[in-house]
Amino acid sequence: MGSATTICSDKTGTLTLNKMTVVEAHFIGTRLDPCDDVRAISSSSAALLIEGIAQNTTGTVFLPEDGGAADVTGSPTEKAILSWGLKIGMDFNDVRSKSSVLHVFPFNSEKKRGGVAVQSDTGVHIHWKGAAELVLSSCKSWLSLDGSVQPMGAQKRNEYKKSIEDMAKSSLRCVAFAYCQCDIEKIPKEDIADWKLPEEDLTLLGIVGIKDPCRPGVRSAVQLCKNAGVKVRMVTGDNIETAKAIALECGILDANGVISEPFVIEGKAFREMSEIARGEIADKITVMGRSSPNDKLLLVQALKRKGHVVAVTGDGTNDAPALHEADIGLAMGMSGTEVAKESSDIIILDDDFTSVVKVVRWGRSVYANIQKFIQFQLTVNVAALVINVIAAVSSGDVPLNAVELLWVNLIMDTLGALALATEPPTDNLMKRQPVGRREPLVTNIMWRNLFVQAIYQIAILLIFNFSGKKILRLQNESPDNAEKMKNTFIFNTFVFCQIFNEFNARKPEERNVFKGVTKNHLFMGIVCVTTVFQILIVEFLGKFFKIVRLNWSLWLVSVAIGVVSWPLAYLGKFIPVPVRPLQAYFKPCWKSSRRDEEEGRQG
Ligand SMILES: Nc1ncnc2c1ncn2[C@@H]1O[C@H](COP(=O)(O)OP(=O)(O)OP(=O)(O)O)[C@@H](O)[C@H]1O
Ligand SMILES: [Ca+2]
Repeated sequence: MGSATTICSDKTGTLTLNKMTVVEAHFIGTRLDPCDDVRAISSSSAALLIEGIAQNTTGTVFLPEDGGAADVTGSPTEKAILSWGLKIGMDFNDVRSKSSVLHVFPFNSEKKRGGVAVQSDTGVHIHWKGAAELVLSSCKSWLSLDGSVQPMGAQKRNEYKKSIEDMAKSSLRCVAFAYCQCDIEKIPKEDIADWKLPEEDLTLLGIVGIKDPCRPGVRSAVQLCKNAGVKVRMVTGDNIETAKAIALECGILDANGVISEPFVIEGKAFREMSEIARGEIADKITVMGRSSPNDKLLLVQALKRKGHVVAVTGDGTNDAPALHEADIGLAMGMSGTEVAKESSDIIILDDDFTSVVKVVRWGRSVYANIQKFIQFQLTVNVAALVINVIAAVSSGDVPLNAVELLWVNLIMDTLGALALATEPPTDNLMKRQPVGRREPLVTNIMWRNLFVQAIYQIAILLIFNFSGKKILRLQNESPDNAEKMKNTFIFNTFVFCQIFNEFNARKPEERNVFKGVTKNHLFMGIVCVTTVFQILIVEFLGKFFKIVRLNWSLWLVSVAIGVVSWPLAYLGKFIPVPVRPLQAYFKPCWKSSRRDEEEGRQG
C-alpha cells in the first residue's frame, strides 16, 4: 500500500454512509410534496405501488405486537424503500398475504434491476424495480392520476428523464418502479424456475430519490491522498450524475476542472472500447458511473498495465472481481459482504475511508523503514567486507575476527532491524510522490549515503590497520600486545561508527537526522544497550573475543571517529544525485534499449 499510485473506490458504503432515506418521489407524473404524501394518487394506483414495494423486495418488515416502531431489515436501498412504503400506508404482512409470489428475478449489479411475478385476485403482475433511467427506457406507458394507463409520449419521457437528472444532480440515488400485466396462460407452469420475466413494454409507476450522505471526513481524506500523489477515482454502479454530485462533494472532482468524458465516463462506454483505447484513457478516468462488476475489473486491469500500483476499496459483491485483481484490495469490515472481504487483502474494520489514508501512511512507513534498514545494513556489510579483504590480501591477517563479526552481525541484523523498523510514520511521508512499481528499493540517495559512510569507515580503519601502531603510539608495547590493542581499537571504532551511523540511517533524505529521536524509545533503548554491551565486551569479555582492554584515550578516539559520521552524513546530503536509478547504468545495453523501445511504444 505504501507504493500505491491510485485508489479506485466504489461510492456506496465506502465514500457514503450507506444509510439511505427516500427524500423525493415522482409519481403519476408529478412530484409528491412531501415525498410520502400520496393523497393525490388514486387508491388503485397506490395499491399497485404498495404491492410492488412489499413483494418485490429482499428485505422484511417486522411489526412488534406491542405496537412499537417497525423493524426493517435488508440492504440499505431496500430498507429505505420499505420504510418509505410504511410511511405511505403499506401494511407489509397484509399485502404479502393478499398475493402469492410465482417467480423472482433477484436484483443484480449487472442488470441493475430486480423483478417478481405475483398472482392475486386481479391477475398476474410483473413488478420491476431498479436503476431509474434503465427501467424508464423499458417503459412504454405510465400510470396517470386517475389510475388509467397512458402511453409514454416523448414529452412525458423527457419529463421523467429530467426529474431523474435533477434528483441525481442533487446526489440522490434514483430507483424506478414499473409493472406489467401478464396473461396467466403465458406462464410456463412446468419449468417456471427458468422463466424469463417479461422486462419490456412496462408501465412506469414512479421514481424515488434516495439520499445517502457522504461520510464525514472523506473530503479531507481525499485531499490527503491528493497531497500524497495518490489519485482517487470513483467507480460506482450508481447513476453517472449521482456519482458526479458525490464526487464533487468529496473533492474527487474539482468544480473548476473538466467534468466531461473521458474524465467522467459511463461503464458502458468504457466497456465497448478496444483494449488499447481503454489503456489510453484509463489514466484520465476520475469517475465511472453505471459500471458493472466487470467494468470495475477492466479499469483496474487497464491501470495496472499502465504501470500503476492500484488499490481498490469496496464493500459489495459487485466489487469482488476488482478487489481480487487489485494490487491491494481493501474491503469494508462492518457493511462489507463476505464475498468482498474474502477477495480483499486488507479489511477496514471501521468502514471509514479515512482509514484508507492511514493504511497508505503506514504502508509508506514500512517501506521507508525497510529502506533505512537496508541502507544501514549495506553500509556495515560493505565496510566490514572491504576492510577484511584488503587487510587479508595485503598482510595475511584480518583486523575483525569471527566472534567480533558475529557481534557486529547481531547489532546490524536483529537490533538494527528493531531500532529502524519501528520508526513511527511521519507527516513528511504523506507529502512525497508514491514510489510506484518502477522505483528501485535502494534509491540513488541511499547509495550516496551508503558510499559516503562506507568510504569514510574503510579509509579510517585501513589507515589504522596499516599504521595504527604508530598513530596510536603503541611502539612501547610488546609487539603481540600492540597488535592486539590495534585490532581491539579497530573493532571498537568500527562498532561505534555503526552506532552513530544508525542515527543517520533514520533519515536518509533529511538533513536533521535527530528529529523525533527521543520519541522512539525502542531506538534509544537499543542504542544504549548496544553501547553498554560494547563497553562490557571490550572491558570484561576480552578473553572470548580475543581482545584487550583499551585505555581511556583510545576509547575517546574510537568514539570521536564514530561521531564524525554525523557531520559527514550532513555534508554528504549536499552531494547531488542523478534521477536515473543507479541500477539502470549497470544493465546491459541491449536490455535497456529494448525497454526504452517498449516504453516509447506504450507512451
Ligand atoms: N435492491 C435494489 N433493488 C433495485 N434496484 C437497486 C437496488 N439496489 C440498488 N439498485 C439500483 O442499482 C444501482 C446500483 O447498483 P450496484 O449494486 O451496481 O451499485 P452499488 O454497489 O449499490 O454502488 P457502488 O458501486 O457505488 O457501491 C443503484 O443506482 C440503484 O438504482
Ligand atoms: Ca458498494
